[in-house]
Amino acid sequence: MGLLIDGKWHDQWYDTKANKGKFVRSEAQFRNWITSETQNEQNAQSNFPAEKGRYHLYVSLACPWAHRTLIFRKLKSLEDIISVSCVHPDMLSNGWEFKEEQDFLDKDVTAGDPLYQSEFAHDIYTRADANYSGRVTVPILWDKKQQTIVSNESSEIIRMFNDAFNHITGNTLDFYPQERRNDIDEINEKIYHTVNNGVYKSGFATTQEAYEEAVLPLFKTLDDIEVILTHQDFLINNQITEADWRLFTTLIRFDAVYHGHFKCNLKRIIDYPNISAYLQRLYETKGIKETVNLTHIKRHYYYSHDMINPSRVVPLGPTEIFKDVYL
Ligand SMILES: N[C@@H](CCC(=O)N[C@@H](CS)C(=O)NCC(=O)O)C(=O)O
Repeated sequence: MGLLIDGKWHDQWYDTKANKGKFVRSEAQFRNWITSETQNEQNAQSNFPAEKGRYHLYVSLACPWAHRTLIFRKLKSLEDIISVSCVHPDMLSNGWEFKEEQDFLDKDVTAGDPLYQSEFAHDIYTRADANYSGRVTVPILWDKKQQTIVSNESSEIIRMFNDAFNHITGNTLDFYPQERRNDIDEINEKIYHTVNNGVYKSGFATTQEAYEEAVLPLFKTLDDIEVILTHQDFLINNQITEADWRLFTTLIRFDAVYHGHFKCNLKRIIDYPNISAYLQRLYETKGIKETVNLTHIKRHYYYSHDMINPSRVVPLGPTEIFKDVYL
């Protein structure tokens, strides 16, 4: 685990000392936008027009942020439009690595870097910007034509996938409908801070206070969601939106990883009947199962974060729910 400073790799863990034991996530730095032909007419010419075969997505199958983009690639029929490949689940002193190791091959996603045969994800960042300073995170949306990173911010990549390629795929499913945007933005904001990032703030905290400051609001939000789901199937009425998919990638990792490894153990997801049924509903949506790889997920967290789990032993459980995922 480390970061680039002026294009040079440095192996170092997150600095929580500077923030009283709190984990503070840094902002993604590549924030370009792919636009469709119609959007281009409205907004002048885009440097990143939607085109078949032009873009490549680098993901980790373990990472909840990258998982969002894989889900949208499926839901929006982009499999033949945007190529994809994944890093190895172990994120060690060189950060994310491209390794095609037999134990970690996935039948749905190519391993490694098919474009440049790079060794490390940081090679992709320095290819885009030789003097890049910052964390080397996945997902990375790459433009093969201009040989640069379009975006390394998952919340924006899924918005592009939601509508920029509709004229090519004919898939007009809309997970961010105009009339629901305020409600979606509002619930996203709460879930991002307390749940999606809340599990990390809890797990990476290095003081008791910082941990409690994260874990209590996390379970307060889960309690609130349990209530919301007593009278509706999804977060926003009965309509499935991006807010559900953003929550899904945290929920599916929760009992297997966050409950133990990140000390988010006031309850498990299985203890919430409505959230469990909701998770199952989302998991069984067409195409979604294939995006979930519990082997990568468990291995990544328990093996990579040796500050938290120095023995690197990966627990075998849980086995109670989603037997086809966990076993
Ligand atoms: N804001 C980014 C966050 C992505 C992110 O933090 N990814 C993690 C993997 S789960 C990562 O690559 N971390 C490496 C690091 O922080 O050095 C997004 O949502 O795309």
